Amino acid sequence: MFTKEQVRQQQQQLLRQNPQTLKKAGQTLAQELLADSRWQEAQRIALTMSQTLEVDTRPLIQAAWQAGKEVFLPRVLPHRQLAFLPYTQQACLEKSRWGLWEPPLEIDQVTTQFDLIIVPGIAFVRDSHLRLGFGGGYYDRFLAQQTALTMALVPPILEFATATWPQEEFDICPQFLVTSRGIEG
Ligand SMILES: Nc1nc2c(c(=O)[nH]1)N(C=O)[C@@H](CNc1ccc(C(=O)N[C@@H](CCC(=O)O)C(=O)O)cc1)CN2
Ligand SMILES: Nc1ncnc2c1ncn2[C@@H]1O[C@H](COP(=O)(O)OP(=O)(O)OP(=O)(O)O)[C@@H](O)[C@H]1O
Repeated sequence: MFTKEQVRQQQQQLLRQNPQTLKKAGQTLAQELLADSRWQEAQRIALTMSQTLEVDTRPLIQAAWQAGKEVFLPRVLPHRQLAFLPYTQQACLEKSRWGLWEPPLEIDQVTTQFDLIIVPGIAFVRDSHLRLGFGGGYYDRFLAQQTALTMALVPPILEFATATWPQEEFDICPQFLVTSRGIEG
């Protein structure tokens, strides 16, 4: 067993060494998700604006806009909370102090009702769907209050057959993993 922090560092190093692997596999997974009925039926979709060493979410955002869906992106708040705000084709994002692109905070626009949540992560376990994020517990806190469908895009480089880090009681696992084998529930 490793600590969560050790696995995060291992994964970050692996991703830095293989940036192309993530990109290519990510494109295939995005296409797979776009063809899925759960995506097609979702009207309100919460996801993230991807960073360099993450699966590219921009094709998903573009496709959602084109299909007339509503897109929501998170903004980091104090106390490790996330606020999800609408992201439209005309909107501008702001660069946060952690280098993430986030929508401006307009309190009356904060949304908590979604049909589908695409969860980010740096490692996922095939059998249990256990997820390791960037560390902060933002998504564990947010998902604890959500009933929407949760999915994650999991290229082979992010996938573990079994967990090499301890599962904690607050860890919330995405319901579906989009993998190169298909979408696994
Ligand atoms: N693209 C993308 N956006 C995302 C996430 C993500 O994983 N990917 N998040 C997924 O959760 C949330 C942001 N996650 C974050 C996770 C850690 C830190 C962080 O550790 N920041 C400081 C330490 C802060 C502190 O100690 O108080 C640091 O890195 O030094 C910041 C944001 C929301 N937006
Ligand atoms: N529902 C919760 N309520 C309060 N604290 C929580 C909750 N979920 C997680 N935490 C706290 O958040 C911290 C970070 O959790 P963890 O290392 O699992 O983050 P992560 O899932 O990798 O990150 P993220 O969700 O931001 O991508 C833990 O120390 C934990 O105590």
